Amino acid sequence: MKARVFYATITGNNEDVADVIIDTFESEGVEVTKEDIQMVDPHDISADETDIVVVVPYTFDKGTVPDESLDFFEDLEDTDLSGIVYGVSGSGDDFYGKDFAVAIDKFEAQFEKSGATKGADGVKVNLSPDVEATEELQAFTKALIAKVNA
Ligand SMILES: Cc1cc2nc3c(=O)[nH]c(=O)nc-3n(C[C@H](O)[C@H](O)[C@H](O)COP(=O)(O)O)c2cc1C
Repeated sequence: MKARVFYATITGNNEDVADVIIDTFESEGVEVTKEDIQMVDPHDISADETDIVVVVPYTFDKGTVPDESLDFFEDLEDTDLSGIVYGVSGSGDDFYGKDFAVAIDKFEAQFEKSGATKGADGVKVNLSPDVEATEELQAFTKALIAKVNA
């Protein structure tokens, strides 16, 4: 099984989230790559080579997705990712109330347009993952694997 984790970060919290997910894939025996989302073109994702894709975005001003993920985000609309399981989890700041980590919701809606299969509900982490959030991220990752095996 092969997974690709695409992340965006400014201050490191979402790299911490990505690392929890990657560690979990590795401990479950899944081959995984960690990639800067800015460097990834969704059209290059092939269901022959990839079982799972995970996006880990921060949320910016008034609930927007990261600038460096915009090309990826927009390209999802005209990319066929059927046969691939996806998940989106990431860190925001609950200080922002209704806009807390909404980049996750926006990416999930965008992935639905690509025909990919949602493997688990996204985990919204407040700032850097604590023990509880780490456990939620581990469960999220295991659910993605279970979806592929289903
Ligand atoms: C100008 C600015 C606007 C932000 N807007 C939001 C927001 O609307 N919603 C949210 O959940 N977090 C918001 N944040 C908080 C970041 O998403 C949060 O600190 C996150 O953990 C940063 O991730 P990173 O360390 O990977 O860069 C904002 C932060 C800044 C500096």
